[in-house]
Amino acid sequence: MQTLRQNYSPLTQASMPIALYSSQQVYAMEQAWFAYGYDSFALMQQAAWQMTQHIIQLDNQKYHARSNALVDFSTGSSVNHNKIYGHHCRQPLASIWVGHGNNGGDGWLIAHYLQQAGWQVKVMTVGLDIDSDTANDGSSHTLSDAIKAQHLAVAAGCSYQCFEHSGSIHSGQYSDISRASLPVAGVYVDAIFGIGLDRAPTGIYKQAIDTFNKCAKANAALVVAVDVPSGLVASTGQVFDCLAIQADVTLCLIARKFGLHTKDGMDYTGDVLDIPLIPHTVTESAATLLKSAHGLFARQKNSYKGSYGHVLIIGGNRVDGSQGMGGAAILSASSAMATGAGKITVACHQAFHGALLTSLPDAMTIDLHDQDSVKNLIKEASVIAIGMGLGRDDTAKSLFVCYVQVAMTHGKFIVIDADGLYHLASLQADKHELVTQLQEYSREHQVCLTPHSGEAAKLLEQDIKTVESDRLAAIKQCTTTYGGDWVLKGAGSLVLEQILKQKQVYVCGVGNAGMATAGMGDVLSGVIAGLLAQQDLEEEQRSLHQAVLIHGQAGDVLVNKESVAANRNHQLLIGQRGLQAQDMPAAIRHVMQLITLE
Ligand SMILES: NC(=O)C1=CN([C@@H]2O[C@H](COP(=O)(O)OP(=O)(O)OC[C@H]3O[C@@H](n4cnc5c(N)ncnc54)[C@H](OP(=O)(O)O)[C@@H]3O)[C@@H](O)[C@H]2O)[C@@H](O)CC1
Ligand SMILES: Nc1ncnc2c1ncn2[C@@H]1O[C@H](COP(=O)(O)OP(=O)(O)O)[C@@H](O)[C@H]1O
Repeated sequence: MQTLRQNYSPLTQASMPIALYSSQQVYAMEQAWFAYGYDSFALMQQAAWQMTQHIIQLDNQKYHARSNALVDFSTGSSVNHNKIYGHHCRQPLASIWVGHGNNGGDGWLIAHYLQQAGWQVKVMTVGLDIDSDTANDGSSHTLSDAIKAQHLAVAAGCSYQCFEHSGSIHSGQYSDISRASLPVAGVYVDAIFGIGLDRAPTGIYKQAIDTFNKCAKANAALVVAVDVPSGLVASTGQVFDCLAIQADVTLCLIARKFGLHTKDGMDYTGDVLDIPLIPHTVTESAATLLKSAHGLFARQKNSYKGSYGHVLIIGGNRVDGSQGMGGAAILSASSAMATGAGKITVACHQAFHGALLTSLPDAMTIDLHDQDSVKNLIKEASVIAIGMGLGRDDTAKSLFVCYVQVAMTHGKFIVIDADGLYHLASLQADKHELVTQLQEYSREHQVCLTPHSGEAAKLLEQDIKTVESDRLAAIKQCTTTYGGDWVLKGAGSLVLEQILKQKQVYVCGVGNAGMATAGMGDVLSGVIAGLLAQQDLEEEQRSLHQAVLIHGQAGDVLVNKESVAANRNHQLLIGQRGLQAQDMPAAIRHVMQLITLE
């Protein structure tokens, strides 16, 4: 029999898992390296040297790829490369913005090396009293690496100006931060903050980040961030007040930072290029980035529908004569079916049975409020997925408690989403026994819980901002409080599975903003339940992270993201705007086919 990871279709060849680390872990790696006796300034030089080579290469690529004109910020009119670089021999120009820490040190050295390579460089200092620093001629061993770097660059004639001292003139360069004198450059390098940023930039820093973005945009410049785009917290992915450097490329030093790949981070980092520099001495990473689902075995020839499990979707209620949420159950059921589950039954409000059978004739239906029948069906099912459109009234709450308890009595896999999570949060507040029962049950049985940040906030009795500011901490707290396996949904969804005994957090590196539409979470619950039902698959193949990856890849198929370009299926193409949850089942089927081993 074929083994896992023997590989697959082009869709899954895309990438290997990437370990992600917090800033503290990266500092620990640096310290371990220095403890071996290696010199910290030598490491900074090595980092800057390698980044310089990348910048030269990236600039060349961009220069050759781009024939369109740059925009002169002062006039708003177009200027071409010749005007900037000269007619005969192009002399590339870089504007390098440096802060007061080691990230700034990297920036100074990059300026120095670029200048050696024949570039024209202009350093912009931010939050740095450069005149007193350069006047300091103390012996070099007492100087910080950042100051050493600065001295080296200044001694080599790199021109600079201070962002906050508008009016100061150095090396005959710009005298003022005014519209007319903003640096004109093809490459903007951000070395204001790296992994040391731990709070909102204010004052001059805030202004500098904002100005950097505006200048770079006005110049149509290539923006390269050193290690981490300034403004982004490397450990969490948090950006304060939507203000961080908008990078085209982030040159990530030593180890991949967690914050580059979740929530805000994804909008600011651009492409991430690794510059490993030293061995990873921290063995346990904060998380692992995954970009492709595991390959699946082909089905056994001699099998029947019973071989692939029975999913019971419980949701789609109509509360107090309202319009109701039948669609949630339909989306979930059709997605479970698309993953290949053998049988689907939907326990929803009777009012929706007709609609359900019209859109999904393969499914069976049962009245959500007919408790005896639903309880009997739970016994037969392999998985229950509960909560999608279940409603939030007291009746729905008691149905939730009743059905989850029956599922636990019969040892079923349980998926809890949407209104189910709402009830769970309120049961926790009531100190209801179900919460402890579920926690104990989840030690031996798979229970998957799938909140977005708002639902997680309710479950943790926090506000959404707190959850968003540290999603890694939030998902860990969910696991501690409730047990079970968790997805914290959203861009760069996090997955924490206990059942795989690894206690590893996964970051989903697929999916797109087109999926930010109503019903996408219902689809995910269906994918999770559909995979869980298929006991012919191995544990990893039907895991929670596998479901999240299939869901994200299906979303990418619909918008033709690069990762699936090789498998372009034109009939499925939609694009991000207008993508609907109901488009997903067809794309899920497509992904399931692509990842199935021949
Ligand atoms: N060690 C090495 O040899 C190597 C290091 N490398 C490079 O070093 C970078 C890390 O350098 P770093 O630790 O000096 O921190 P950095 O990001 O420059 O920040 C400076 C200081 O700013 C402060 N601060 C924080 N937030 C703030 C805010 N909002 N507004 C104002 N201030 C704020 C905070 O200090 P605080 O004020 O809290 O005392 C912080 O310490 C790393 O990303 C990589 O590029 C590589 O060269 C490889 C070799
Ligand atoms: N910007 C995005 N990038 C990637 N995935 C996203 C994005 N926005 C939403 N998603 C995914 O779509 C799903 C939305 O779920 P949810 O918010 O529960 O929707 P609903 O409640 O409407 O069903 C989640 O799996 C989430 O991770």
